[in-house]
Amino acid sequence: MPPRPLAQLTLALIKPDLTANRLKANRVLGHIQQNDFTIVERKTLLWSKTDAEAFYGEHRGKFFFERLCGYMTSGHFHALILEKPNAISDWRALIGPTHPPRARIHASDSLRSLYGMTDTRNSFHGSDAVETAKKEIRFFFPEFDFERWEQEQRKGNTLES
Ligand SMILES: Nc1nc2c(ncn2[C@H]2C[C@H](O)[C@@H](COP(=O)(O)OP(=O)(O)OP(=O)(O)O)O2)c(=O)[nH]1
Ligand SMILES: Nc1ncnc2c1ncn2[C@@H]1O[C@H](COP(=O)(O)OP(=O)(O)O)[C@@H](O)[C@H]1O
Ligand SMILES: [Mg+2]
Repeated sequence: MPPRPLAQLTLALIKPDLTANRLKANRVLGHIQQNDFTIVERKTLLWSKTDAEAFYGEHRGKFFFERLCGYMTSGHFHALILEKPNAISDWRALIGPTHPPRARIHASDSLRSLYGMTDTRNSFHGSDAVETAKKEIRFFFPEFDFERWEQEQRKGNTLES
């Protein structure tokens, strides 16, 4: 029996506009399950301006930085750790391009096309690389035990093979 592909973790955000709409947020959880992601951890939180500026520090100075931080502190939002083989690229593919107007042209079935409103208020975030995912998971879930999770992955593989 070939070992199953190693699972990967990514950090997903359902941003405040969408979190505020319970019906749509539940529909998104359905998309997550239908696309074979496992929700390993989840929490709902409200950010301060300092939190938003720290998380999006890479964009400080860009013309949209203020409006991005304003958006991300405008209400509670869901943070989730999603698990699946290739979770990082699969989640980025599922949410689609950054800008919903562009997503509606190039990726009409993506989540930002379906639920995103404008360039800033695009309703979703997904880590863009392995190291970023680790950093972003630690940002929201400092207590998450990566070593234990990786051990379970390896154990799961040896048991099956
Ligand atoms: N490159 C560039 N694009 C800009 C600038 N200002 C606005 N944009 C782009 C990105 C914005 O999302 C889009 C619409 O700008 P608006 O100020 O109308 O923001 P709006 O409330 O429509 O959408 P938003 O949620 O802020 O993205 O135009 C700028 O100074 N430079
Ligand atoms: N040109 C833009 N105009 C308005 N908001 C933007 C723009 N580019 C990015 N943003 C906002 O900043 C967030 C982070 O940008 P970026 O990291 O480039 O995209 P992504 O979230 O797809 O990784 C985006 O999700 C969006 O909310
Ligand atoms: Mg990004």
